[in-house]
Amino acid sequence: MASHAKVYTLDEVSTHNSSEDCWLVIHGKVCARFVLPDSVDRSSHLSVFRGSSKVYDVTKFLQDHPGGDEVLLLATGKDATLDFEDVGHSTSAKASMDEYYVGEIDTATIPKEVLDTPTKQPNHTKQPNHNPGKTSDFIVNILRVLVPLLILGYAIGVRYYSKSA
Ligand code: HEM
Repeated sequence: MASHAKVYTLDEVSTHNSSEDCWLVIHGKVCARFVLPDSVDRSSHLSVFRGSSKVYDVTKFLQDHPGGDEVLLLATGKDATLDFEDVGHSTSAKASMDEYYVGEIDTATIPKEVLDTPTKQPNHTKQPNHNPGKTSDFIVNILRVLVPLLILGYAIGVRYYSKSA
C-alpha cells in the first residue's frame, strides 16, 4: 500500500486537528518498544521511525477509542509514535490501524522537537504525584497542635510539683 500512497507534509496533516477531522502520524508497524536511557541521544534512535511513519484519519474512531478522544486530539500535529507506544497498545489495536490509514508522512517535514516530545496526558490518565508541599503542611499543622499541648502539660506538671513540695 505504501508504494502508491499519498505523501503528506506535517503542515498538511496538522490542519486536521479537530474532533470533526482528526489525523495522526504514527509509525505503522511498530513491533518492538524502544526503552532508551536518558543518556542516549534519542534523535539518532528515533531515525528508526523516520521514513516510515504513516498518516491515519481517526475522525470516525474518536468516540470509540478506549483511551478517549482527548488523547488523540492532543497527539495531532506531531509524530505520535512515542505516545502510541508508551500506552502499550495491544496487537489487535495495532492491526486495527490499517482501517484508518490514509497515506505516508514526509518525515523530513517533522522537526526534531516535535518528533521527540511525548504529549502530556490529560489529568484523568495521570498517576497521582507525590506532593512534598502537602507533606510539610501536614507536619506544620501537627506541630501547631502538639507544641501548645506540651507547654500546657509542662505548666501543669510544674504547678503540681511546686504545690506538693
Ligand atoms: C490509530 C491510532 C490508534 C488506535 C487504532 C488505538 C486503539 C486503541 C485500542 C484498541 C485501545 C484498547 C486497548 C488496546 O487494545 O491496546 C486503546 C487504548 C488506549 N489508547 Fe489508543 N489507539 C490509537 C492511538 C492512540 C494514541 C495516539 C494515543 C496517545 C496517547 C492513545 C492512547 C490510548 C490510551 C491512553 C488508551 C487506554 C489504555 C488503558 O486504559 O489501558 N491511543 N487504543
